[in-house]
Amino acid sequence: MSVLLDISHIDMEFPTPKGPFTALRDVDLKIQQGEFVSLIGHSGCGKSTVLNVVAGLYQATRGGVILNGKEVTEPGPERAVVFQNHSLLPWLTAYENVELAVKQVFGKSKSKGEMRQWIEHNLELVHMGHAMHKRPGEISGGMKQRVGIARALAMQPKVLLMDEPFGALDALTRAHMQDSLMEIQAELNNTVIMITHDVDEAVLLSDRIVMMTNGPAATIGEILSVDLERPRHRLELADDQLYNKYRAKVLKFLHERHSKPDVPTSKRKDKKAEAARPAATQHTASETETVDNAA
Ligand SMILES: Nc1ncnc2c1ncn2[C@@H]1O[C@H](COP(=O)(O)OP(=O)(O)OP(=O)(O)O)[C@@H](O)[C@H]1O
Repeated sequence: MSVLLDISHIDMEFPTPKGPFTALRDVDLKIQQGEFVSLIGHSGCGKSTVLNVVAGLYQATRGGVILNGKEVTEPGPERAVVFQNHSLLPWLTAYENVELAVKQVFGKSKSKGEMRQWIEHNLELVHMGHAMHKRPGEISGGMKQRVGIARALAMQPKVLLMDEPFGALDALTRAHMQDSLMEIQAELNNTVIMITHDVDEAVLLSDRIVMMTNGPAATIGEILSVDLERPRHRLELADDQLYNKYRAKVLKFLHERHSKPDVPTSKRKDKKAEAARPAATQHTASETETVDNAA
């Protein structure tokens, strides 16, 4: 398979009153068509910055992003973003919110009837067909997030960028959304980059988990390939040895980074203290472990 998205050696410096702040250093990642990649790392390490550079909202200080052979210099409909807080226009119905994006992308190429069919199709894909004429204020948080995803999918983006899309949802709704996303991805073969704080979510959904070091000057610490067969079912995976091995690997990475933020594991002197610390895998208190409570 060929590389669809090339995040090539990016550095990101932000100007601040105290001088330039280096958020990212040499982030280098090649993503193939149809891959599902998660970005995970401690709060403030630079995950959203990576996503914003790919979205074209930020320009990297060094390096760049190439999508399908073309450099990304500004936002574009081929890179749709889904945020944690849905960002729907409150005075428009679910249908009209999706319509706005569809008109922007297909206004010249699809007829009115074709656009209507396409909008309905995408709302049905996320199981929102029954509530498409409701406004955001009349539907639940999970439903709003579904509309946000339908809007992004309806743009037929080459890459779907998701910044903690399910972060604000309760556990049950979140599980439903994860299952829907897996179904949709199986059907459409979307290329997805998703930021998450949730280790189980990362392992369940991803082909690769990109683990970022702590900032400043954050970079990619390790990449874990998740070779679990699809379709994946959360209940079956709970007892799967390989699944639990992947989960433990991510937790271990996060624990080690948290105990000694900016020192690479190989250079640490306090290996004894490290060994005496409770193993990351002993955290079994909650079914879903997040980065912040993993530490
Ligand atoms: N526009 C900006 N100006 C200055 N500093 C910034 C700017 N945007 C981000 N930063 C800094 O860059 C670093 C990375 O921020 P970023 O939001 O990418 O982290 P994150 O990993 O997505 O965090 P979280 O998981 O908490 O959302 C942080 O130290 C942040 O304060």
